[in-house]
Amino acid sequence: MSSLSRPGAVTGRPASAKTTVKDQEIAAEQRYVDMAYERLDEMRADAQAMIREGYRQSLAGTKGSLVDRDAMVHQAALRAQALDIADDGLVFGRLDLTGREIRYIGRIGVRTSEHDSLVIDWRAPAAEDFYRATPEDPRGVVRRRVLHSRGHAVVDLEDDLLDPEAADGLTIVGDGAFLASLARTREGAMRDIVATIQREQDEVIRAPADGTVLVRGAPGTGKTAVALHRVAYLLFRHRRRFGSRGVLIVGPNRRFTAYIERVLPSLGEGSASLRSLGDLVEGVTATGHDSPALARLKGAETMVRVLRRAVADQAPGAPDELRVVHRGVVVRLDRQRLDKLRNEVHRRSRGSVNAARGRAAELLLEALWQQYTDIGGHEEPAPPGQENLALWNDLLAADGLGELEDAAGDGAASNGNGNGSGAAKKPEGKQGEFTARVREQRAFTDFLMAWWPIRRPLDVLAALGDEDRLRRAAARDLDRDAVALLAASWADPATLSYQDVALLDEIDALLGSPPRPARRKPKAADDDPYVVDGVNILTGEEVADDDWEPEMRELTTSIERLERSRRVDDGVVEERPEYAHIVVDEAQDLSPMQWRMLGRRGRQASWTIVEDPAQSAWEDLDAARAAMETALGGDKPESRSSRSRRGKGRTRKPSTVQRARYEYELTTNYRNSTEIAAVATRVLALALPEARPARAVRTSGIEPVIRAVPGPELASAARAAVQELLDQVEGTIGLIVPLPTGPSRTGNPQPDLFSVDGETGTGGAWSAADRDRLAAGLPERVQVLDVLEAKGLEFDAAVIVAPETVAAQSPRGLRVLYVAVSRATQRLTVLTGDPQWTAILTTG
Ligand SMILES: Nc1ncnc2c1ncn2[C@@H]1O[C@H](COP(=O)(O)OP(=O)(O)OP(=O)(O)O)[C@@H](O)[C@H]1O
Repeated sequence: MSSLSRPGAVTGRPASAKTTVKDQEIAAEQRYVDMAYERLDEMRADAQAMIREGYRQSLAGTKGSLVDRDAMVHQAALRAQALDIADDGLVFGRLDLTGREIRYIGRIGVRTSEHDSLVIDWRAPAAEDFYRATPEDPRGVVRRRVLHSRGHAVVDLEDDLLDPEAADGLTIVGDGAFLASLARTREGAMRDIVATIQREQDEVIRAPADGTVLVRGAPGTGKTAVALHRVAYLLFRHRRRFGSRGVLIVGPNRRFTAYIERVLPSLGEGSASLRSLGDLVEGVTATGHDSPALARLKGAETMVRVLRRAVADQAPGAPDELRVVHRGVVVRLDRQRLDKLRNEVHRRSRGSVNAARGRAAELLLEALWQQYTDIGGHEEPAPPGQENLALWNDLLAADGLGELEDAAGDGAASNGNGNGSGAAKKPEGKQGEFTARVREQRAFTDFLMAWWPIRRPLDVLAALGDEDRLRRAAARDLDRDAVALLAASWADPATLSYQDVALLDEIDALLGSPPRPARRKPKAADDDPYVVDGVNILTGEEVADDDWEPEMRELTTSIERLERSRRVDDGVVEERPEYAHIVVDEAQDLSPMQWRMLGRRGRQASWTIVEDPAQSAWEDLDAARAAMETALGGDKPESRSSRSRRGKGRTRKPSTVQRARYEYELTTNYRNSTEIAAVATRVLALALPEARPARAVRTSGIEPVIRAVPGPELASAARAAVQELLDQVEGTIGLIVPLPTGPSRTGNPQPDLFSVDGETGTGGAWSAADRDRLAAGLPERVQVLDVLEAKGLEFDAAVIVAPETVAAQSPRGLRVLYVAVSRATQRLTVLTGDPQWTAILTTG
């Protein structure tokens, strides 16, 4: 720890006409900060030298030195990257402790060349007191000082005196810069809060890394900010565990992920994957919201049963008859027999549909042989058989079955009792000859590819756009209206909704991967009857005609490993990744199907779940909760809320049997002024009377504007309100409108959407085109968005259009409205066509 001489003044009064005590304090801190930056420059130079040295070593050229070089260059590059982020606001805090110890806190740790600490990384244990100390529990801190900087320059200071008894000549300066910083202009992207993290937030950030951390809090309490800082903390403290297996952060939509994407890089952490619920499945992007009724259907766990039946149904275009000729005898399998066989394959292969093509081939051949013997074809003289044992073994291995035994030890097949799985009957004698011949026939291989195609999730979903097919899959799980509504939404596969993505993932899990080629060297294409035009029709793999064996290839250097993980990120390697930690933001909106999708990505993960049930658009919270518990690994809640008690005992120790669960509640609203928070509280009282609002800490003196406007004039009133606000605030403005109504994706009117008759004067039937017209010509700092798109975002000013429509659009409309009215930091304008709503929002 450093021990600099301290400034001696004890008050904030001016020391002279020109130089205040604060100026002197700033100058003293600037000297320290300059010293830290000088050292940072040296560390940067060291990192660059290490990179150069790494490349120099590579000239030696041996494999060992190549790996050494690689590791060295990689480490040095990471270091250089981390040092770069500290260029802005390297030092932001100072603690003066009892015993005259001083600690400077910053974005990264900086040490002198003698390894003395100049700046402590904010995530290190020694920095914890900076965030946790309070006047009631000073933890040895006498004074906490926040340094506000612009680039390398310290521009302001703010002190908290935590232990007046021990102040002993320490200067205290500051004038509420923290509160002032909350009112700052928003620039459209979230910023880190590393200098001003509050105690209750810090407890979440540093919560244990195992199990599940569940964070609740009203709008603006910093849930998102805290979750992101927790990721930076976990990656810093448990780099090996979370850095290698990865951290996934899931947000509701792309606007939201774009809004928060700069926070982690500004904290020096670029390695976490940030995805919206529409981007979680490789190769698919969804940006559309379903109507509330449609979302309810698609999100319910009933869909698991429906999709299971859908993948077990005959593929579209599958032939109804198989016909082959053997030794002049025509052998047929009709539709009925084929349906039975298909069910049999599904029954035996337990759901992994794409991997079961080999088994399908096997059962077809068996059935054909049966048919052949039934019509007496087997009375023909037996040719030499059994020569295809190896080929069968490939086929079975591809399906995950054991190998056929070579009972005679000379390559001949056994009599069918030797297979460990007992699932496959082995062809022998005449049957062996029959199957070998039939399998080579083009009629058979063409049939197999069409009858058991390797299916893609999108194809399966699109096929459910056919009402008859969907009705078969739905059985009794969906009524007629539900089938019609769902089929209409899938008839045009060009547009996918957020809920569709979870369904695609479910289908993907049911389909499984196509079978991989056997681990041995692939057969030459010429020998393999399942190779058609260079493609193995069982596996879908191209058959290489050289000796290249993929399993021999190893990734030897970290550059190669990095390259591979990058390729996975780019979607080049299409595998469903699993993560070591998953952060779910706005978790109150997840449907059971979306929880299942996340669960598949975090089977071994620890979790941070961030939610506010009062903002939930999802109706059946109990079903969602049950699905969440399953996704998390069957945890039951373990500990109580931390809200009522400060300080010690905020979490209860988890039992050893269940996975740990830590629950927190954040209670201070840092976003809204008290005036705007009052309007939000009135809506909350209607939406969820038992919910407790958070405490807003900043009063602006600016009352929200609640204006009654006749329905037809809403659009022009909205534009006028935006023009007014453009003069009043410097930063972002959100123009928040009801969910779009009007034609659905299929071009038909959406029968399930609330639509207001313009003549009643309540207005608010907004089509996507209306919205575009509204946005035309507005400057970039104005965003026009619907209420669901506004989730998690914030603006300097917000205009809410037609709250009465928002409230009526779905059973959870009031909660959605609560989201909308809690987005603004400085100014709020609400335009309503319903006088009742003017009263509700003004006086409650
Ligand atoms: N300790 C803090 N210091 C400074 N700003 C803070 C602090 N905590 C939160 N904020 C700011 O308050 C605003 C709201 O934070 P955030 O978006 O994380 O809240 P939230 O609880 O996720 O809200 P919502 O439920 O509406 O999504 C952000 O601008 C954030 O930077």
